[in-house]
Amino acid sequence: KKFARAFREVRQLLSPADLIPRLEDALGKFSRRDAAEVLQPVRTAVPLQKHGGFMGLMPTYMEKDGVLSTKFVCFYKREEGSTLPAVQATVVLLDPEYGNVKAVMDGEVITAMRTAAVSAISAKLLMPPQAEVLAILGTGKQALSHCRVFTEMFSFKELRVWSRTKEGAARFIRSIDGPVQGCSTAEEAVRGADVIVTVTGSTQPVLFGQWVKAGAHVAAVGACRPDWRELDDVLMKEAVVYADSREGAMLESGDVILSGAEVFAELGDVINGTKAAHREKTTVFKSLGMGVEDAVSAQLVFDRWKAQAGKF
Ligand SMILES: NC(=O)C1=CN([C@@H]2O[C@H](COP(=O)(O)OP(=O)(O)OC[C@H]3O[C@@H](n4cnc5c(N)ncnc54)[C@H](O)[C@@H]3O)[C@@H](O)[C@H]2O)C=CC1
Ligand SMILES: O=C(O)C1=NCCCC1
Repeated sequence: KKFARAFREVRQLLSPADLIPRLEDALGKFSRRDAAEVLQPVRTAVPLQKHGGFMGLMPTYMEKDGVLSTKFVCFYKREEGSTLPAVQATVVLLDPEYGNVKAVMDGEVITAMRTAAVSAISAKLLMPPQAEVLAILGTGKQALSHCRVFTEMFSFKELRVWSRTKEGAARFIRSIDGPVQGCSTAEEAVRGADVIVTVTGSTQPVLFGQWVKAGAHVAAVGACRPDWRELDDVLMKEAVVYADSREGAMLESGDVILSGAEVFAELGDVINGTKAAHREKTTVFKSLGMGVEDAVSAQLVFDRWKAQAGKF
């Protein structure tokens, strides 16, 4: 009950429209590598061998903004048919001057919304002009949040979705408002698509370069371990690759490490105007998730919560 209430409370206080400008600002600050703006080491991942998962610790300090936070996130490789969540998270906000805890909040909504919002930022910067077709591979929590944020931010003419199971696709289609085409193969979903979002728990490629239209934009959100893949070598080598964090991608992304692809730029570099947005080319945004995204999201929730109830 307590967790359900925490989940609802965060969901009521957070919206993509308010979050996106804060995330753009945070991504830009992160890429400037100014220690007074953002201190955010690459996530520490502790293997939970017996349970097929990892606990990630994601501390962040934004000195100028007075924000100190950490997220604890456990993520698992779940077998097909498992009803257990793949990701569970909690965000802690602290007072940087005294070190006391200011708030402990549910991290599920924050993780779902900020990840989708950052993918939407990547699409805004990198997708081809007049993009009409969006394809989503995977039908879990991130698929739903990506669908909601992308349809709120853009006007695609066609939305396609693929799941490895019929039940997954049917559940997804039931959960969203508006038309969506369920596809029986990943290839059918992505052929001709202008924007492709991969949000699966797969550890092997589910998206192959030979299916991807030249000039399309791919937001690759799953495969967050060095030996996990969602994209094949052909796509990784043909595309211009962007990441949230260059260091993160070099340490955590199997798609980057095992393909040998070069990370051309961070999203923050494009936001800062120091690297080009190659909209005319096929682009991949490799998302791994960053503490600074959680920090600004949690601060927004906290500010709203205080203001709403006239607290303190
Ligand atoms: N980049 C980031 O910031 C974040 C990344 N993630 C990652 O995104 C992915 C999705 O997360 P959630 O939606 O929370 O998980 P979820 O468990 O709710 O959904 C996972 C989806 O992937 C599908 N799937 C699992 N194994 C598959 C396989 N072998 N082939 C094809 N499809 C498969 C499932 O059927 C389901 O549709 C995970 O890999 C997770 O680690 C999650 C949160 C943040
Ligand atoms: O940033 C996050 O939060 C996550 N990233 C990759 C794996 C699951 C959670």
